[in-house]
Amino acid sequence: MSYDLIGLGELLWDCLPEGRVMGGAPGNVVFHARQLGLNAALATRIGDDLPGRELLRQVKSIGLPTHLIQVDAHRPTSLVTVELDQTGSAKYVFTPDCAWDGLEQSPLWLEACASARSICFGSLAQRGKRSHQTILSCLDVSRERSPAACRLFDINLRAPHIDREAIVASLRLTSALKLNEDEWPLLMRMVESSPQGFPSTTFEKASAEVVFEKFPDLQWICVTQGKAGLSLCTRGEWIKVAGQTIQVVDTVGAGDATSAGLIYGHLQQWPLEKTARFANTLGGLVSSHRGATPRLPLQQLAAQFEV
Ligand SMILES: Nc1ncnc2c1ncn2[C@@H]1O[C@H](COP(=O)(O)OP(=O)(O)O)[C@@H](O)[C@H]1O
Ligand SMILES: O=C(O)C[C@@H](O)[C@H](O)C(=O)COP(=O)(O)O
Repeated sequence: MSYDLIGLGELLWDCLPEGRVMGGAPGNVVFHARQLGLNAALATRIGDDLPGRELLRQVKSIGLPTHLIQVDAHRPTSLVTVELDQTGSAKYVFTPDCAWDGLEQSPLWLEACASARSICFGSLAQRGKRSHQTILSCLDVSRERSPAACRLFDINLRAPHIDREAIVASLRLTSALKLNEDEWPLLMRMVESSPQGFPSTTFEKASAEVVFEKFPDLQWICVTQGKAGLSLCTRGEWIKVAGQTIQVVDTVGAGDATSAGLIYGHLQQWPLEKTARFANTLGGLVSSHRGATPRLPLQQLAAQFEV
């Protein structure tokens, strides 16, 4: 079975002031991909505990397969404290050594990644060596066996869980990069050896070109800009989409919804401009709902973009 998308990394509970909601960046992307009708699966690890079993129930209820979800006998399921400011922007507090820190390379995972049309992954789950190595092996096999697959690195720099070496190693296996405007200058500092190397710290053609140059596999970069929308570029094309006017509930998972839109447009072979508008719409839509995984009629939305 060949998947449209494999999400590789964390699945967790976002503990919001009003209660907990399923989250975890790759889990969120896969959740929305499923709502879009894609054949998606999540390769993650939960604990052998009640929160883990509840996550499994949620995953099944949306129609996602569970056979790539590992169960850790010792580490607990991840519970993340989400602090929201007045604008609905989130800060996350992660506990150490949870189930997704123990992602284990398995023949099932390698097989799924080898044939998938796309893979999304981030940096948080790579905070520990074991999960980092597993993610790299999955990306390696994808690059070797499905060179044209989209390997989307949705960076998500969550201080202090940032490992420069892991990020640079991942970028070498990445074909699509997505991050927000605050992360872009941090990333540039990480990949550039000399401080004068980059022409600017804002996301613009000149700085994008330097990153393209350093990472030959990279085909496109998306930088999200919150209420200002997003920019999406390839080596030859540059698209800027303005943000929508929405009533923000919280921005938890806004970036992940954007990633799901980018992957969907890419797999549908939509023009870059249409993909950018669609991704921007998904980001805004999720920001106007509570948590990262609201149930939304995304196939209908996608159909509206088809006409
Ligand atoms: N306040 C907002 N108003 C309208 N759209 C928003 C708002 N916040 C986020 N979005 C949408 O969600 C996308 C991702 O949000 P952003 O905050 O940039 O990413 P992240 O959640 O990864 O930090 C934006 O590009 C935009 O499309
Ligand atoms: O996995 C994470 O990085 C944090 C999660 O707790 C959260 O669900 C999340 O992914 C939020 O992502 P974003 O708002 O789209 O950046």
